[in-house]
Amino acid sequence: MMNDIPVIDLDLNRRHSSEDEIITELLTAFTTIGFCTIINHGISSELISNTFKVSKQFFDLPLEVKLKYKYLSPKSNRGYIPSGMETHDKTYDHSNSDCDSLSSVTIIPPDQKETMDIGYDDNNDDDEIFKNNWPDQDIIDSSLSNDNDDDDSINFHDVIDEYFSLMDKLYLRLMKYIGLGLGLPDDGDYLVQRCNQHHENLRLLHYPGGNTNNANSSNSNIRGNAHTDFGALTLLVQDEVGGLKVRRSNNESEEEWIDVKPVPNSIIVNVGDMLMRWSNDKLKATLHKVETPPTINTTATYTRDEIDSCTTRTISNVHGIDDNHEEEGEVKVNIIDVIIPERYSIAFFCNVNKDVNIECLETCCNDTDNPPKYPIINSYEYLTQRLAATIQTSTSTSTSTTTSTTESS
Ligand SMILES: O=C(O)CCC(=O)C(=O)O
Ligand SMILES: [Fe+2]
Repeated sequence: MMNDIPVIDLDLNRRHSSEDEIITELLTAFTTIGFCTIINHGISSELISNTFKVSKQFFDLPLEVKLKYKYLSPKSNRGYIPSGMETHDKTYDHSNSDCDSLSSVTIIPPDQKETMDIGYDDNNDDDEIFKNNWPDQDIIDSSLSNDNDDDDSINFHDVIDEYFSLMDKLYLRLMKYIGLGLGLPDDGDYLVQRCNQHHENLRLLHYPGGNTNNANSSNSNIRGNAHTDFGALTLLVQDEVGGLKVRRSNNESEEEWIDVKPVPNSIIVNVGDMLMRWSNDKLKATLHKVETPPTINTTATYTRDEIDSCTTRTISNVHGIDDNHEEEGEVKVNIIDVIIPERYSIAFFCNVNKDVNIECLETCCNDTDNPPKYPIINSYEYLTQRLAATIQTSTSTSTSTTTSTTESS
């Protein structure tokens, strides 16, 4: 349907078609809206459900425990980030390879989410920053309540390892399809050869719920500000709460935000800035954001005393006071139901090997009418610069969390 993110079935037997058809569907999605939802992708619903369970177990830990595993630096890109430490630079000019330029400053509130980033444990690399600080399973187990007996048997590290390795394979399968779709050398393996060193970043995300006072202190409905992703592809799994929106351009003047509705057992795939640069804008990295679900207006009758003592609800407008009721101490009020469900999602940010220079792919540019649009940049350098502009760590300046650059192009 025109208005929806395309759903692409990756199971060749089920759809009775050739790989060529899958490739065409993927390329059509990535060259237009930049997003698709894939189904029958080979990752079991049990593994996805277990990954959500360990994510919830982790985020349920007290803040001081989670901070033991805190994110240290964009260079390592691993660890826990509490709510309020990340501001997406939605107006950042990603065509500029010099990520330090702050042309003018816009204040945007930080995202209302906490995250846990996990990378590949490279045991051949002596540098400790490229290893995870895994949460202590005994601490997780001891914090589980007794009525969750089913969850006792799952182990954070084991589940995440399995999820990481299967998502990594899925990423390379998709890169093979994209390589074939773009007509790249080595029988489509050109991209796979440059993306196969596990430099992915698995991010568990939790958007806290509750009433408006504690769910979102800025009183806006934004949980995650508009942004494009930094890497090659993102493989995202969301729970059933919803709220993810993608910006679509109709034509030159009209733009709209469309919902990425939760589809059971599906994975959302979107193009990141690095692949957009690599393909000279042929594949699109599209702006997306996360909003809270709509609040519900209800009308109810409360006593004056109840209204005066009300702490968890926002009373927007006292109206239609019924004199008879008022005498009895009752008043009709318009209540905004402010209970916002918490939301979990799991993003698998797929990156390019660290030593690769992102230089326009040979089938995406030519000297005559489509010259390269971007300067060449090393993939790891590009990623760490984008992360540093987004995430506040103890070593970064406070401006980087509360400001964003204004688009200069
Ligand atoms: O939570 C979501 O659904 C989206 C998260 C996202 O876009 C991101 O972390 O880059
Ligand atoms: Fe994103």
